[in-house]
Amino acid sequence: MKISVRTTGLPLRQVAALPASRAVRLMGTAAHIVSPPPSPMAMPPRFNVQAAQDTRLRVQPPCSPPRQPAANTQPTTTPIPCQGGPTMPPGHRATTATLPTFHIPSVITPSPSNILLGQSIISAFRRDGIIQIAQSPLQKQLWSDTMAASKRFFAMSPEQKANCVDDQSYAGYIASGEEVTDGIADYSEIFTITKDFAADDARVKARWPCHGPVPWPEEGMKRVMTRYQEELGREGGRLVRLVEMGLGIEEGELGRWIGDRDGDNKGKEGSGGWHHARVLRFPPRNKTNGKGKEGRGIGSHTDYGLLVISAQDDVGGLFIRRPSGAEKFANWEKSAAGLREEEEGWVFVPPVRGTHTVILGDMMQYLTRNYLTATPHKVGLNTRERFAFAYFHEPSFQAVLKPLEGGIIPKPEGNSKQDKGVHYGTHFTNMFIRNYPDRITTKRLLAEGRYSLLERPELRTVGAVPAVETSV
Ligand SMILES: O=C(O)CCC(=O)C(=O)O
Ligand SMILES: [Fe+2]
Repeated sequence: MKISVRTTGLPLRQVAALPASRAVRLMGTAAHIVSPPPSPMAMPPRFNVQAAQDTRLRVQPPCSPPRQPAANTQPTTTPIPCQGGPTMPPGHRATTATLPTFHIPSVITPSPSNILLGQSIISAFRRDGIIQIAQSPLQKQLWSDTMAASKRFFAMSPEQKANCVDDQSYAGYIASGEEVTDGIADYSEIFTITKDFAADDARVKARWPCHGPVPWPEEGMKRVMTRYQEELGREGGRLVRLVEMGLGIEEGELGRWIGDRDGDNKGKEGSGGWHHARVLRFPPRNKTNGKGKEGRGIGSHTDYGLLVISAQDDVGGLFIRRPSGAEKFANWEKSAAGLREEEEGWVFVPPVRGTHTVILGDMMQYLTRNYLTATPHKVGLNTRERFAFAYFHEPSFQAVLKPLEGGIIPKPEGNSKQDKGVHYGTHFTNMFIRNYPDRITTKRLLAEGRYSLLERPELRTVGAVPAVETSV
């Protein structure tokens, strides 16, 4: 099979696509031109919301030896595992990424080497749309424990899994074929963890959209996944700080939208990012329930918040698109779901043990006026079942975001005072209504008129908590 790859400044090239072990691996493209700032808008509730180089081509052997350990600011190249190694899902056309691995210090001080590291991460995001970071020993353990818990959960009977649903939060089980991306059912089977509110929490009693408990199937899964999520919250906090340094903006300028500066949720009651996570299982491509599209695990989409930290087993299925000035989208205004799903230009992200990958969400794009762009991605079904984990590092549900100022953030075009900002809770709620039109949570949210609460001042003030039960 042949595919076309355009590299900046070079003519269209024809390269061999499969198998992955022989594929031409593409690394690096020139930074793209900054596109004009989008104007934000709050979407009304709808069931079918359709709102949303370097120039080298490097051929690498399948298992390249690791480079010598590099200085802190320089990512290292990690070998792709050979034994039972990953393959690109059949039927997909893409190049294969070889991502360098960044090593994130456990404490981020504004030292010259950390500033360089931040700048290097920003360049990598602008070039590749994704970075790979080394897992700490604790993270390796938590990933492995989470995978074990995930496999236990997905092996439960359909009835047991179907019981793990909450009608106020979107936490819990999502059956294969239940999630919808761009109007087509995804084959992913998922357990989502949103913030775990007690039923008598004031925000739940006040019927705030998406606020409710997590319907855990068992204590063991709750313990390990909560720990993993908290640990990635700290990693997210470190990455946010490095992004601030790389962008040359003041400490806390980005972090303040999250409500905590160091990512450990020490903020006052009600503050803290709307961080959430999910474990996913993808069936083998020949063992689906027929509700979706052949070979498609999750359709092309962007995620919603700031950063997504993910890990995958060694099967392979994730594809991303690099930033491109020619591909304009702003998912908080008009749906980016399904974006270029069947077109050329996808990059396969092979699993690399001992690493997380990090991609960017919609709000990072909005806050940076498109200097950084949300990373379009999709998942293909492979010949084996595949397990993955994604942690979403988010702004506060109550934050009304406004683009960042200073550093290398592009200046606004026109009158930025007219920019009403993006309320994260509204964007999140819109996305979940769109993805889960038939879920009990969506039906209850709309039936009870909860959506209109998103306009209330207390839902638009980071850290505010309802004093008394709100009637809707
Ligand atoms: O399976 C993966 O690697 C990515 C899943 C994903 O895109 C998501 O959970 O939003
Ligand atoms: Fe995603």
